[in-house]
Amino acid sequence: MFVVTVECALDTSTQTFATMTSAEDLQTLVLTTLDKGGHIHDSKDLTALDGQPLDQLNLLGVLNSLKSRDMVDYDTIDREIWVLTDEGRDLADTGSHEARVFSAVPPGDDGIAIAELQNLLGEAAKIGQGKAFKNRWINKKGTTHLVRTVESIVDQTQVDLREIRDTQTHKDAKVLVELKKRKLVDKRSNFSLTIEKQATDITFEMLQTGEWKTASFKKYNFDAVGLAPQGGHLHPLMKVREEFRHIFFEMGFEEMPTNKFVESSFWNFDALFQPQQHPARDSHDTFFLKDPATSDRFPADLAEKVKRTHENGGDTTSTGYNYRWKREEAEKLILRTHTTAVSSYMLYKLAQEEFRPAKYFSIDRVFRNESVDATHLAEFHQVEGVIADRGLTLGDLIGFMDVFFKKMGIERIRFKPAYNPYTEPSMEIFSYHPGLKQWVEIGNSGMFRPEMLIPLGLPPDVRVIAWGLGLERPTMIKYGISNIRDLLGHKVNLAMIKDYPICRFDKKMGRELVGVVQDGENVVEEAREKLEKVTVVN
Ligand SMILES: N[C@@H](Cc1ccccc1)C(=O)O
Repeated sequence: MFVVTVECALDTSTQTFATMTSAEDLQTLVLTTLDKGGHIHDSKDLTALDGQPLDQLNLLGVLNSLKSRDMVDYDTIDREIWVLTDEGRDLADTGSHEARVFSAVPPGDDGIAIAELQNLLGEAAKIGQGKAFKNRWINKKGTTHLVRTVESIVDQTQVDLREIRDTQTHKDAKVLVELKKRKLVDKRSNFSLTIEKQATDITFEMLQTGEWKTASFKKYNFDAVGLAPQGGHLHPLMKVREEFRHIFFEMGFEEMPTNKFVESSFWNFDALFQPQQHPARDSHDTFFLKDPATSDRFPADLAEKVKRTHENGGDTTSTGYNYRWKREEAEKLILRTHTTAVSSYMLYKLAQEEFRPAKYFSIDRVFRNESVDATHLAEFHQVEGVIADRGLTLGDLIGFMDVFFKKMGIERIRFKPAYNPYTEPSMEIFSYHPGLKQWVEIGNSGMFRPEMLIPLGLPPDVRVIAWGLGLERPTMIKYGISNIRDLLGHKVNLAMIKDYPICRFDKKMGRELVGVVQDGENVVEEAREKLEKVTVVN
């Protein structure tokens, strides 16, 4: 236990000489001094770096703040002290009025004229005379003159004042009363502080030295609200992913395993009835692996069916693409260009058993060999949904899209016919952006072609509707991020994740700031009350 005693006089007039040290510096000073284990019995020993005494009131403020954080504790001991007034200080230095009067009276019988004494000493003459008479130091000669009655004197008043100046008290209480009457001293309230550092843990050293026996420990504060841990903030992209995941789970979807980024061209393209000469399979669009460059880990019987379908339509009514399908091309390993690579694999798995309706989704990373700019990166995330059942129609797809996007807060969507090698019909999905005052493309969808589903082994009357959209665009709109590189890639910083504004989709897909998460404190609540229907992720 380290103890330091600080004396603080509540006399601001004596504070003027003290240097103003910042509260922070004072705090450091107090704590480091306590840490060193040295004892400081007097605040005069606790000096600022420049060697100046500290402002005692400042010090008291700092001690209070440290105490409120349970870092130190202190007791105040009230005490009375006596201090000299300005006049008292003057007399302590130069002697009392009566002594000055005595000195002014010359030895011998002639003495000094009272009028002259008055001229010499001014104010002091009058007060001093009375005292000097009382002390029997002088006497009157006639009515006009003063003479000495003793040869020498002891200036007891000066002695007393000096004692009070140095010790802040006097052994004779009567002297104090008397000098106070003369307005030479004044009584002050004073207190001294005993500060001790509060230990929070028993340390090895404390056990070794036995200090634990006497140490003062910080009390448990069971009411304290814990500091929110800094870790565990979701990246904005992952927050929106969570929102999508919940929508899917709510609608009865199963999550597809999307944990591998590398796929064979087979699952990414061939199984999706994408011809081997398709431009998307070019190295300008797709990242091909060097080592290992190929994989033959796809079912041989399926590969045979896919080959026949590409070449001549196989078991379907299609004529196929009329080219020679090459297994080597299908074996090429790539970074998957879309999560539909996983959907084709999952539909193959589904077809292995007796058919049951299925709803699958995935949200994960895909890669395309694109030139990078403010809105494009070589990697991004896709949200993908797949529903397989008998009797599904394009109407189901449109109706489902409507419900799905409404759950995200997107009210108005439109479709435009499109082309995908693996869907027919295909539709691009547009949403009206009131800020941009235009329809923006938000996704792509369609009904998987029989040329894809029949080789996978699904019954001919099973229809599969599917759609995909990027995760980045809704996230950027929601969080007001204009450069995709702030969101993805290697520039992501933790501060951004921690303090990122929480926005919501407003009804028309506009962005609305709802709050900011700071230091684990959730300021969304307030805003949440104001907005009736808010989709907030935090
Ligand atoms: N795979 C498509 C999205 C999509 C998924 C499913 C069906 C139709 C389209 C894309 O990458 O854009």
